[in-house]
Amino acid sequence: MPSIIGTKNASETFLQMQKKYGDLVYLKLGILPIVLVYGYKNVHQVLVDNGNKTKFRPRHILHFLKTLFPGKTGLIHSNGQEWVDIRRFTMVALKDFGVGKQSIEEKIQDEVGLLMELFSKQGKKPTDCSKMFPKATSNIISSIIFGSRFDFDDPEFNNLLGNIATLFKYAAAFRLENCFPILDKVNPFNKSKLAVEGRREIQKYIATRIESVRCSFDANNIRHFLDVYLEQEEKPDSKISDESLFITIADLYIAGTDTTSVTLQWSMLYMIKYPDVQKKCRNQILEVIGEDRQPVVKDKDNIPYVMATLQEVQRISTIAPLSVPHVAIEDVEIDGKIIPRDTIIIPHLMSVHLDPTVWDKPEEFRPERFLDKDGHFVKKEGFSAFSMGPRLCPGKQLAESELLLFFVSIIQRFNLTKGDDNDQLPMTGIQTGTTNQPQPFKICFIPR
Ligand code: HEM
Repeated sequence: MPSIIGTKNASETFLQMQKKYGDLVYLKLGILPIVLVYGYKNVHQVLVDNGNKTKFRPRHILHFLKTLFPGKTGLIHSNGQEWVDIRRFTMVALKDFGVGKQSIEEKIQDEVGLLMELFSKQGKKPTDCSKMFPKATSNIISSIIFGSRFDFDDPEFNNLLGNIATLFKYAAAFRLENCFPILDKVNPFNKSKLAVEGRREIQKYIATRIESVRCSFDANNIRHFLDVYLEQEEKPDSKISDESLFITIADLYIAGTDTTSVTLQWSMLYMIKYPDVQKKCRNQILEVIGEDRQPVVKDKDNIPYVMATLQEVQRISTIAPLSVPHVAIEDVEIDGKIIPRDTIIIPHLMSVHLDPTVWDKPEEFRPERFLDKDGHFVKKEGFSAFSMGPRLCPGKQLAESELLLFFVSIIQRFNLTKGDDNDQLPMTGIQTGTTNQPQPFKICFIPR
């Protein structure tokens, strides 16, 4: 048990357990009954075939969630009718504010342009891009939520990003304080507390922004998510509560920042580790889009090798390797074995991406696996970066547009090289919380 709780790479530790104990592993960590579900077939059976019994979050079981959300829970952690209503509402609102439309594409392009300027300014200097990508991805979700972006140097913005990073770093079901809640009282300075504080700070900030737009609110001109909140306040008998919507705003802000930026960091790491793949991507981009035209989402249909590379990066890095915990509200039968109700389910998405029954030589980085014999891009059923079933990530379309436009623009404009010829570039990640992050590395953005 200590090896799980103190681990720097939880998904890897859990993979070792799969090798030892098989594709369904039960654990009792302190007070928590947990089942780890591995491989495409099992994860699909649990999240899709039994989605009606497993689409729930363990908010009544996890100490961390009980502390954070004594009342309503927003979107990520809610259950039942609250979740159905807020999820439907959010999907519609995301569309209203441009997701899947040209307006959001233009906002992404603007952020891409500013990030390119920042990279250009670095010259040939080795750079740590982990602090740059979150600024750009966060600004896109900021446009949807606040209707405006932040300057990259804005201290308030950097504070907000620091809180999001802390939350992602320390929020995990298997943290000691969730397994033994008494420890939360004994040691008030524990890491879970930092995650809780990080989340509270983000919510505090959103509350101040709501107050700042209140005086310019006009029900006939809804400009952004904060206006949706204010509109909601005026409908006391609506199905969606103010509190739930308020927490959802924070959910979107948090979920929409680090996930996409960590994926972009991995894509950079793979491009400097595999310069031949980088070259093939660039050749296709220059052939189809050229040197000067700004890429658009529609280009995806004509750059199959680039699309295959992006999918392969997402498969092999699996930035949310243990997804977000689910819970069974009824007994679930998987291959003759029972997952008892009230068991926390951890779907091991990384194991789905390494499943040898689905992927040929899964440990290898090989974009070609997403191409057919004629070089066309093919979607693969086993691809699960955004999870599967009723809780499938609602930000998938937005994230995919961002990944495409950032990645293509960077490869179009810069040659990417290692910070130093001797850098080893380890490809194993660090996962102490939700995301699997690359180990720190330096990269040079050399203008072409
Ligand atoms: C590459 C980027 C992203 C990845 C890999 C990713 C992955 C995931 C995963 C694995 C889940 C858990 C699904 C489950 O419980 O089974 C999730 C949930 C979620 N994601 Fe994303 N995500 C990404 C980007 C985004 C963005 C940009 C947004 C914001 C618009 C977002 C918003 C959410 C929300 C709100 C949930 C909770 C949904 C629910 O509980 O119903 N994600 N995501």
